[in-house]
Amino acid sequence: MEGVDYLRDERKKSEFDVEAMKVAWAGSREAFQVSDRMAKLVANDPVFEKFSKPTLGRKEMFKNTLRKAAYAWKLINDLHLTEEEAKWLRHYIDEPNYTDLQWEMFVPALEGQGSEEQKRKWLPLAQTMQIIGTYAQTELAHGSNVQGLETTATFDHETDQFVIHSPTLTSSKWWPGGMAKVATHAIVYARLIIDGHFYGVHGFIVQLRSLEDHSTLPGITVGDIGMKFGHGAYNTMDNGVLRFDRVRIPRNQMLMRVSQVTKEGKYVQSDVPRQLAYGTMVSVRQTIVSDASKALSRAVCIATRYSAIRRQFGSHDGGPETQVIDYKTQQSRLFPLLASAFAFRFVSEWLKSLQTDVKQRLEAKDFSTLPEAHACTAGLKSLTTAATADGIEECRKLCGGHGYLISSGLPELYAYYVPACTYEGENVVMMLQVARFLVKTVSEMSYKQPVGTADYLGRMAPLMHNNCDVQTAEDWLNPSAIVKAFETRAVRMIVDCSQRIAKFENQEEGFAELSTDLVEASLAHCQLIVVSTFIQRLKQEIPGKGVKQSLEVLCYVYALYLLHKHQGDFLATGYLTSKQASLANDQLKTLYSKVRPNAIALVDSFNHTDHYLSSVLGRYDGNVYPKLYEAARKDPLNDSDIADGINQYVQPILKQKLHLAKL
Ligand SMILES: CCCCCCCCCC/C=C\CCCCCCC/C=C/C(=O)SCCNC(=O)CCNC(=O)[C@H](O)C(C)(C)COP(=O)(O)OP(=O)(O)OC[C@H]1O[C@@H](n2cnc3c(N)ncnc32)[C@H](O)[C@@H]1OP(=O)(O)O
Ligand SMILES: Cc1cc2nc3c(=O)[nH]c(=O)nc-3n(C[C@H](O)[C@H](O)[C@H](O)COP(=O)(O)OP(=O)(O)OC[C@H]3O[C@@H](n4cnc5c(N)ncnc54)[C@H](O)[C@@H]3O)c2cc1C
Repeated sequence: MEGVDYLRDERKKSEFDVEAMKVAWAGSREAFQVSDRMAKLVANDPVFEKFSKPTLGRKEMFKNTLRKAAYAWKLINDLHLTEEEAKWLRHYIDEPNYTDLQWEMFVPALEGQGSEEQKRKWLPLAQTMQIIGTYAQTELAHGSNVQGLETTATFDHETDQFVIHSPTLTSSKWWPGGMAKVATHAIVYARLIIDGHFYGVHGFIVQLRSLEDHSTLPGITVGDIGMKFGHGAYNTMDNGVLRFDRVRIPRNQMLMRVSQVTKEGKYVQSDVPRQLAYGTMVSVRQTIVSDASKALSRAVCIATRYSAIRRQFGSHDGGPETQVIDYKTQQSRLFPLLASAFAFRFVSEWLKSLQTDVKQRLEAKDFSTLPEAHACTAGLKSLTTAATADGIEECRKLCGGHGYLISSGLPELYAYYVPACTYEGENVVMMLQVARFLVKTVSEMSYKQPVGTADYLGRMAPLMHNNCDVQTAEDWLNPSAIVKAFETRAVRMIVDCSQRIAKFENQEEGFAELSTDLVEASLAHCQLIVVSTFIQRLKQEIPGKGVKQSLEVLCYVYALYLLHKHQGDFLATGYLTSKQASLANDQLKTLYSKVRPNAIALVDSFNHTDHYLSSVLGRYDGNVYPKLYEAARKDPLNDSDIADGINQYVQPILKQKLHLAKL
């Protein structure tokens, strides 16, 4: 039997309707159709071919990406694609490039932080790509601490302009995507100075390059920051360095929704919180959570298919060896990641709806849910990116030696993905933001009832004193038992930290001293959100034979896997006995055996094309070995029998007639 037959057999074992699961994964039939159509459009167009990328040099790779982006823009216009379709098209092209910044950051920054007048002027230009923008916030010496940025924007009364300046080397903008070579404009974050007074960091629209010949404008020095981790991964993007030498922009190019500077040089703070200036980061963090489920599902799809094809040991009487997916150790590493991909998918959908709700409230000048939205996006961004980065690397290991080949698709995926733990808010820094929110919520509880994702803190009294009543492994197959366990763990960890901080005379000192515990408490809170969201999703109608049942299994796998992994927390907070923790682990093993027959069908439900996976190991048809061989033969080193350099550097060594004694 060949890999092709193995996967065919695996697909026959499925206990649920795969087509219906595809819809459940996508969110709706319409969402599935749009994504499916765009995936096929990209996969079937030779312009979007990706297999030559690993052999290209940086310049060729960059140019090739520009070519694809230009062609994609033509398709978007020629085919009159909707915004949603265009988003999926860019996603399936699968190469980071300047358009990510244009659509995910530049346009949202204009939308979220521009005044109505500014939006009327700049949005049409950006939306039709007459200008190309980036988001220039981070500096050489300042990233996480936005208030610490050094770039200055000084108001000049006489000319009614701002003077944008980089006073030091360390104030150079450093990292913004698309900035080195493509962007014509940037939203530049700088410290506003009026008459010698500092008014905090604000965003300014600054033109970097001529719209005539693309040359840099006077006073602007811009370039690429150099190659990044991994070959192809992020090196298709021109992350840049940018310095300003007293560049002048009109006053009306400061983003003026949150605060304004008048012609007279008066600083006016609107009635909206200053944190709205951070709104672009909040909206991108939500996109990043959604991207996590895509990247993890991709790695899991590759590792699961390959695990069903790969056989090692266990052959009896010359029969086939055991499929590695049947090893319990393989299952215990792989299936939690499969479950996590679904969990992240559902929590990203939920986060999107939370974001929509917050946006509507902001329009109505209701800012009450902003802190919670910030904590949720920051925390979930941190949780999902960390788990996804680790998960991709685990999938590489699950594929043994072949996982290390570029043709497995996993090394490039990892290299592309891992900076998500850093950009848009470094993960630990983000978890500390969650901790601030939680500690504040606890401290305000005497006069303010916690709501939303923090509402369980309002049930602190029972949660502090309850004990788990699970007695058998089956008792763990109960959503309320699971939620109660996660709520209790989170509440107890948060309250413990809060009480210890309260003992410090200086609360900030206490917060800093307890920061490692606070990060763990925040993680517990965020895991509770993911688990509860999964459970809530299962309360909705999910059509299709066996679909809901399969998702229920995955939901329990996700929750009990976390419980097992963090059992130290659950035991230390005194909610569980070691016997109950052990019962959870027993149940987890039983659940793995329920996932096993459905594993291939579950990864098929992601509906990933072979083009998107770009993995010989993850091919839909399972024809792994012949294609691995074929991919290897295509390596440029195999172009000739005698490689360049052999005659020059190896032959002379082989031909020298040295005696051993002379060595
Ligand atoms: C195989 C190859 C495959 C290739 C595939 C390619 C496919 C490509 C597809 C791509 C798809 C998706 C990806 C999306 C695009 C991603 C592009 C990524 C580009 C990256 C861009 C960036 O990184 S931009 C820079 C980001 N920078 C940051 O995030 C900085 C982080 N720092 C901060 O946010 C703040 O400094 C921090 C919050 C840490 C502190 O702020 P500060 O003002 O000092 O505030 P505090 O004093 O701590 O707090 C004051 C109060 O404000 C509250 N608060 C803080 N932030 C917010 C907020 N955002 N909203 C609301 N409230 C906020 C805080 O809680 C305090 O509240 P309190 O009540 O007073 O306690
Ligand atoms: C691929 C990529 C693309 C990017 N694109 C852009 C872009 O388009 N535009 C843009 O403006 N920026 C961009 N960035 C920059 C990115 O936003 C920053 O790197 C990120 O915000 C982290 O900041 P930093 O590099 O200053 O890390 P640092 O904050 O210096 O982190 C270093 C270490 O210090 C720790 N640390 C920092 N502060 C604290 C604290 N208060 N408490 C405890 N520990 C702390 C962190 O946990 C980390 O371990 C990009 C970065 C990458 C890697």
